[in-house]
Amino acid sequence: MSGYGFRRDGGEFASDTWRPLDRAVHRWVLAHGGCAALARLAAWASYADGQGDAALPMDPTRHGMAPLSDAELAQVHHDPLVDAGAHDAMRPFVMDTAHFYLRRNHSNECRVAASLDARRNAASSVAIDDGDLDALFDGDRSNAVAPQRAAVRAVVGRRLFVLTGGPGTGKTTTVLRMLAMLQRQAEAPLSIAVSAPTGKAAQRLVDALRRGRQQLLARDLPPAWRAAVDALPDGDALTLHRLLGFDPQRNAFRFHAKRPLTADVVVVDEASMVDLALLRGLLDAVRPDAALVLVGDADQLASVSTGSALMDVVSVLERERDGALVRLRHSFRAERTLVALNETVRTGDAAGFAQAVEAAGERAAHRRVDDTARLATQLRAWSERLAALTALRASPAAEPEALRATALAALDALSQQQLLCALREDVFGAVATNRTIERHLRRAWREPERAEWYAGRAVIVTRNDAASRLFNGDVGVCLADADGRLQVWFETADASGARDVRGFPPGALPPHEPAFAITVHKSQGSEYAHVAVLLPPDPAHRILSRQLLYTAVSRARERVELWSSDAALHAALAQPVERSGRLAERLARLPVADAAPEQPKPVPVVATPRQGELAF
Ligand SMILES: Nc1ncnc2c1ncn2[C@@H]1O[C@H](COP(=O)(O)OP(=O)(O)OP(=O)(O)O)[C@@H](O)[C@H]1O
Repeated sequence: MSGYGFRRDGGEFASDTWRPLDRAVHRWVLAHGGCAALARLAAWASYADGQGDAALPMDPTRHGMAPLSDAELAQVHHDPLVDAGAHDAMRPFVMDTAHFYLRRNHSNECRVAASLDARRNAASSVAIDDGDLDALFDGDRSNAVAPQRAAVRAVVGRRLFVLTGGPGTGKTTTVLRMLAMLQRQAEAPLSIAVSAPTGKAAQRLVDALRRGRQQLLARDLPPAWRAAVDALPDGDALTLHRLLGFDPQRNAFRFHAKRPLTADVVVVDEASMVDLALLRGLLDAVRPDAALVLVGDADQLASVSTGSALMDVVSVLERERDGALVRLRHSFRAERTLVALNETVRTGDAAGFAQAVEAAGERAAHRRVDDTARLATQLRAWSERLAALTALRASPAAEPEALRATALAALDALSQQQLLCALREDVFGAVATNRTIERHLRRAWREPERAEWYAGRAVIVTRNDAASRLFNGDVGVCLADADGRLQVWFETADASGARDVRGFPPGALPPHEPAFAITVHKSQGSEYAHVAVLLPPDPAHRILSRQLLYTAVSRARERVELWSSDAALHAALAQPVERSGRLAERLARLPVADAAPEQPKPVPVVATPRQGELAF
């Protein structure tokens, strides 16, 4: 995947492979008496951590690092800075089963494995009558719904439960029913916390649960179920950092093993985005007797930071046929042809992908975009379609109901088509393609060439903002009222969970950027009717991976286009992201030594130290 080389003459230090941080690690080791081989290894481990690896394997090595000689390895093993079995937490590096770790990654990995294992073992079985579930599922006992029913049954009595599935497979629908079941089994009203790594995902989950609850209550439910659904609390949308009380001053969480959360049930959606350090913080903070429910699509992109925890946990539970896991496979939402296409991407089946595109007819296309001229052609056609969306240029009336309808129609129009870019920078990235699309739109809509704001402009918020209650990832559309006054409208939900809007003057928005093209990373958790996915044409580009492509194409509900070279498509399909680390191994057969947890203490949660600061 990378062509970087390990140069024994110390050339890595001068090359641009290592980040300044990796070089600082190298210098730190030498300054603290470490041997030269350790300094190089530590810098590579820092580099690997930046790539999402929890550990650097010695055989084979990663990222192009040449293997250490036996003599060098022996030196590293005996270096006082390395813990190679001494269990001395003061040593900043760990060599464990031919994997070299920065101390904090090793500590997080061991702790996460031990906590998950303890939670797995704490399960007790409770018999649930299948007939009783009929009320929650409208009597539906079809194959499509069977795994949802299984999940609702299996969650009872567990301290850890994992629900995974692709988009539209009913994860949220099932979570609501699992909560109702847990409430039904409880003697008193449960304290339930629902959370997600991002504010937008948390808000989406809370809104969907609220809507689902109203729908369930509108049914003719038996009294016992009605009481259980009624008793479910109407929780706030909390990011995981807020739930755990992240204190940026101390870089630690307020809630931890000695001061756990009060919640009886903690649900975490979009769990694929949770990195190792955050998962450790979560596991420390959830009471041992509380139920932790992790929900997400294990095949999507992993966290932007260290580890691929959900993927690792799912792989082990699935292999061991553990009842703590249910995978939902049936999509209730997407077009069947697109579900088949997504599956070929998920499994990296290049021939199958070509056939699925063919079979999907109008619903899927692979457009060969391997240079900037072809990209320009696609962007022009794409912009023309956007420009034709009249809802984006409608003027909201002053009357609240009409205003709401106009703004929602504009937001709906926007979610009809979305360009997703693998890259942010570069001519094939989101920033440049947004610029091109905006240029086309201004021209088509006869707006001044330099106008920053104009009716129809779409923006995405880039930072959570408590004051405006806008979250990183929220998308808004700018509309002009009858007097030409511009307001940017965002979707929200009213107290009953019904769709509503909120408007802001453009100058009052938190940090934001244009949203006609967004990165695939930003699109996680969202879906659109028609998606175009733009990959960089160079097959050697490191961004290309199967998970990236799967995340991107699975955002489409009705239609998907891939804009890429053949080579880039094949490279992405052939390249599953496999993050190095031993979490799955530890979970599968946890050695007793690792199960003895360290003393709980505030955990540094910033996975990658900032420049100039060394924390291993
Ligand atoms: N058992 C079911 N019977 C009928 N429709 C269902 C069922 N489960 C889910 N659905 C419908 O499928 C759609 C997707 O469900 P839901 O939002 O729960 O899925 P999800 O996996 O959470 O989706 P996302 O990809 O947004 O995370 C919804 O419209 C929902 O009403």
